[in-house]
Amino acid sequence: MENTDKVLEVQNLQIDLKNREQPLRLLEHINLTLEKGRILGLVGESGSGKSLTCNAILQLLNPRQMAVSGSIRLHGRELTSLPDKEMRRIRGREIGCIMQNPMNAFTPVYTIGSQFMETLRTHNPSLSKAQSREQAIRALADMNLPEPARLMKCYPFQLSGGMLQRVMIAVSMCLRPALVIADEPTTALDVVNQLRVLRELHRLRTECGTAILLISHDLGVISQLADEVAVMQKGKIVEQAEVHQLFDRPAHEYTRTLLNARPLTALSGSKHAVKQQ
Ligand SMILES: Nc1ncnc2c1ncn2[C@@H]1O[C@H](COP(=O)(O)OP(=O)(O)OP(=O)(O)O)[C@@H](O)[C@H]1O
Repeated sequence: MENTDKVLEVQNLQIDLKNREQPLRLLEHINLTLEKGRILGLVGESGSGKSLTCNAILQLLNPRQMAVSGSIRLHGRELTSLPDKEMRRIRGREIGCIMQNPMNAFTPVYTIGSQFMETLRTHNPSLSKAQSREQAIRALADMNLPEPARLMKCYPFQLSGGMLQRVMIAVSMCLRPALVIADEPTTALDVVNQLRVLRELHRLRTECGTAILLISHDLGVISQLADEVAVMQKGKIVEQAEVHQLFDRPAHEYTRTLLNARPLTALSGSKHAVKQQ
C-alpha cells in the first residue's frame, strides 16, 4: 500500500549539461524520500549539486540547457510531466521556498503587507481583503515580529534579513505547503536571528506537519534541526543517515572529512537546542 506520509520522492534524478561536445553529468542517481513533518538536511561542499537538486524539484531548470531524467513525486504526483501553469500553482501553494537572500523574494516597490495579502488571496481567492489582512497580521505576530500592523506598512528594504526570513516563514505558516525548500536560510544572518529562524522552521514542521528540505553549509544548523542528512559530493549522494548516526558514526570518508572540517564551536552546547525548545 502507498505510504501517505511520503511527501517527496526523488528517484534516480540525473542532470546533464547540454550544448557541449560531450554532455557533462552534474547530478547522478539522486534518490531522496521525505515524509510529513520530517526535516532532511542536504549538505556538501560548494558545487556538489545541492541547489541543482532543489531547482530540479521546483522544475526551475532550463530544458534547453539541462537534460533532466528520473522521477520527482509530490504526494505521489509526478512533477516532471506537469504543465508550467500547474507547476506555478504548486510552487508557493504546495512547495514553499525560503532562500538565502530573502530580499529577492519580495518586490521592492510594494509594502510587506500588500505582498503578503496578495499571496494569500492568490492562493485562496475567497478571502476578502480584510480577512487576508487579519490573517497576515496574526501570522506576523505569531512569528514574534514586533508591531505587526506597522510592519505591514513597511517596504522590504526597511526590514533586516532575519525579519524578512521570518515573514517568508509566516507566509508558509498560512499557506501550509506540504514541502518547504529552505536553501541556506540562515547563512546571511547573525546568531540571534539564526536561532529565531531555526525555531520558526521547527515550529512550521511541528504545527503544520510541513516536510522541510534544508540545505546548509553549516553542520551546526543541520545537527540542531534535521532528522536525517544526505551528504552530497560531486553530484552524488555519498551517504544518507539519521542525524545522530551520521554525526556519531559517519560511514563515508567524505562525511568524516566534512565533520572534521567544522569549527569546534559549531556544535558545542547547541546540539538539538532548537528541537528542545
Ligand atoms: N546553469 C548552469 N550551467 C552550468 N553549470 C551549472 C549550472 N548550474 C549549476 N552548474 C554546475 O553544477 C554543479 C552543482 O552546482 P550547485 O549550484 O547545485 O552546487 P551547490 O552544491 O548548490 O553549491 P553552493 O553551496 O555553492 O550553492 C556545479 O559544478 C556548477 O558549476
